[in-house]
Amino acid sequence: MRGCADEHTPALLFEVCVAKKAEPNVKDARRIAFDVLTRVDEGGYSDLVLDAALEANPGLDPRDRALATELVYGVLRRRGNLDFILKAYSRQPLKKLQPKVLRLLRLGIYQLCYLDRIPDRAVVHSMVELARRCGLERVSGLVNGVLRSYLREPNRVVWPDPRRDTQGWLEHGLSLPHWLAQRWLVQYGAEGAMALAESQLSAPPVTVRVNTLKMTRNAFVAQLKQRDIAAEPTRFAPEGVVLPHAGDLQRLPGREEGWYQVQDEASMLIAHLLSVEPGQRLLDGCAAPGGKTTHLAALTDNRSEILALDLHSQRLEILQQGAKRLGCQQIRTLACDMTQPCEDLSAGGFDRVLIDAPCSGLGVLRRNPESRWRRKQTDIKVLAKTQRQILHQAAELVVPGGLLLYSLCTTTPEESTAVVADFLAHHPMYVQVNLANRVPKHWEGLFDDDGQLVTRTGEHGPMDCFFAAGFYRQPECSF
Ligand SMILES: C[S@@+](CC[C@H](N)C(=O)[O-])C[C@H]1O[C@@H](n2cnc3c(N)ncnc32)[C@H](O)[C@@H]1O
Repeated sequence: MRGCADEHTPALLFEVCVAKKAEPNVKDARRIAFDVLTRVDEGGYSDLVLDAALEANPGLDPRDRALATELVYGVLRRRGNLDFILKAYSRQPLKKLQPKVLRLLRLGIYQLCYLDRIPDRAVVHSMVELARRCGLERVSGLVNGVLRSYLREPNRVVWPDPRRDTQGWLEHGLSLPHWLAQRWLVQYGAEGAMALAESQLSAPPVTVRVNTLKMTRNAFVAQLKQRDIAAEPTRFAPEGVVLPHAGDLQRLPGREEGWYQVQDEASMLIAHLLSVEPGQRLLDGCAAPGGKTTHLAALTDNRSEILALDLHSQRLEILQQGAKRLGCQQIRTLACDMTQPCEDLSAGGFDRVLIDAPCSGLGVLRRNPESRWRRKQTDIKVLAKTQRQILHQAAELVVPGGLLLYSLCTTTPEESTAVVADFLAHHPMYVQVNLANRVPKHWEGLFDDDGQLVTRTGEHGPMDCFFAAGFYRQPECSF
């Protein structure tokens, strides 16, 4: 499941399909990682490109698949940190190196610094070989030299002191881009920023939502037990299950039967905040790929009509496939731009409207590791404007007495609290709802003083960083 920051554009989906066909050879893990990183540097999305590459190499040993995955995500997440190390060993400034040479060096230094299963000499040897196989024979000496010089003198790097130079540590130690390190430092203070940055460096746990249209969480966990698959219930979401061993996802029973949907726990909380009931008319305004739409169908036991809108029709196709697999029966999809009035929607017709808006995705950097380098500070203002426009359109679609829920997977005040304030200022028929009052008591710690959901990875367990605010449309006065 991808967070909201990166949408799969049609061009990219096409590119990935072409990539699948163009890779008939079985390759080793490092070569696959190198090729995937190349495509990501060209604009691809790591999860899509990696999936396509692994699919094109079905004969790959499971350990090699795991290594390729670790290399791709690890190098992308720690790029700032790896470059800081490499700077201490490369005679040439990194900016002057050819991108593919730098890619090789990042792959090599990542293995030496972060993977202890592979002997150092094997790493150096395999990277020199890889340079040759990638047609980079002439730089194999450079790769060999830099990696060996690290092995000879691993303590040459002078790290910023986290207490005296927290900004430097966030950038070079914890691999944040300069602007984001600055931002989180101001927003959360030194300790908070470091904790959040660290939480975004490791792989997220694999969490699935049990599809209650098909079975209960207990029944699903019992099925897993029979297969010796370890599983733990999520702390807050009543239908969530965490798999402590990520590799177990491949072994889960019932995928085609629609027993479960891979979904982060914070994302599962969103549908619950709408307090839906069977028979209500529901609108999901930014719905694809459909994690929350299908959850709403389950919460209403397929007894509510749900209209799922999205700007991208290709993404709605993914939603439809998911809905079919999960046995969701009353979902209708419609491609539409929610920043504009949509003629096909009857104004004021929905009891519940969810706007899970496109956002900067800074709360899910660990899932979309390339976005920490791709996302720009200037995007935030543009996204906030889109969010305000979408909410403005959504305001017209809620019945008096109905609820509008706005959610995001990011951390910026511009996209969260500032958009909420702007919405309330321009829509006097709405009042903000204290969402904490609508959920079980033990969820209390997930809300701020205004009753907005604010989850933080680490602080609230392993879930993603989400924000949600609710607005109640007051009944119209008849005088
Ligand atoms: C955060 S994602 C939604 C995730 C989805 N709710 C889920 O749980 O699977 C945001 C979605 O908004 C869509 N989107 C972006 N701009 C939009 C617009 N102007 N109108 C409608 N949808 C839009 C994107 O295509 C993307 O699918």
